[in-house]
Amino acid sequence: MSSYAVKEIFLTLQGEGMQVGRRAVFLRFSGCNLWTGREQDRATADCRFCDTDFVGMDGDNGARYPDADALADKVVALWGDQPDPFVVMTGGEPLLQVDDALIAAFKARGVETAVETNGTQVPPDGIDWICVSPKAGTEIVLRRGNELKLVWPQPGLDPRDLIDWDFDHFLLQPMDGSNLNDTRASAIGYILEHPAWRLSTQTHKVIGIR
Ligand SMILES: C[S@@+](CC[C@H](N)C(=O)[O-])C[C@H]1O[C@@H](n2cnc3c(N)ncnc32)[C@H](O)[C@@H]1O
Ligand SMILES: Nc1nc2[nH]cc(C(=O)O)c2c(=O)[nH]1
Ligand code: SF4
Ligand SMILES: [Mg+2]
Repeated sequence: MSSYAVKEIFLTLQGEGMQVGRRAVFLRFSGCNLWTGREQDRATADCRFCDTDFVGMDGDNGARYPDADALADKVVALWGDQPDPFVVMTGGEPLLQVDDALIAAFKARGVETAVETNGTQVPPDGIDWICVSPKAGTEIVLRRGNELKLVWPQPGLDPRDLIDWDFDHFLLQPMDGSNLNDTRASAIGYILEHPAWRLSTQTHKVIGIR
């Protein structure tokens, strides 16, 4: 039985992608295989534009959860007295830790599951919604799912090479940072010329929620 290192768990609205606006418990796992999370390592990391603190277990409800039942119980408690619980597993890279036992624990409690992943790891079976966000220069083993959400632009990752992968939805998400105005304009320009793609805005940052 494995334990889980969790940075934070919180109730919010899904801010991105095709499920934007939906009430969700966000389960953010600690750690990532493409960056240590330390600023001094960012410039040499495999993924250099990350907008997230996933180091340690010190956020809201962050802890080392001893087993799948304990973690699933916490998610259900944060969902509260409402029907149809929905969890978004993210990180860090959630698929370094999400396993069959955790998916089974969610299923046993009637929790619908979604994952945000960088696509370098093979997921366990049974996740209800898979969002893959590929990173340039990495080996993407997960080329199927519900939505492919490409942070834009990424030199070395051409959308034309991704559009034949097995996804229902293809999204460009403007890279946040010092050039958000430029990356947004560039994404809009690309989509106007390539209508198979649609825009994913990080709405939580606009409306001031987590
Ligand atoms: C923090 S990541 C965690 C999940 C997983 N490691 C991944 O990269 O998909 C969550 C989402 O935020 C996106 N993201 C990270 N940094 C971003 C940035 N600076 N601008 C826009 N999206 C970003 C990722 O590509 C991913 O879709
Ligand atoms: N509201 C909200 N929506 C999100 N969608 C994906 C997120 C992530 O960090 O994975 C995220 C996040 O951090 N907050
Ligand atoms: S893969 Fe995801 S969590 Fe890891 S550094 Fe990149 S955006 Fe951040
Ligand atoms: Mg985020």
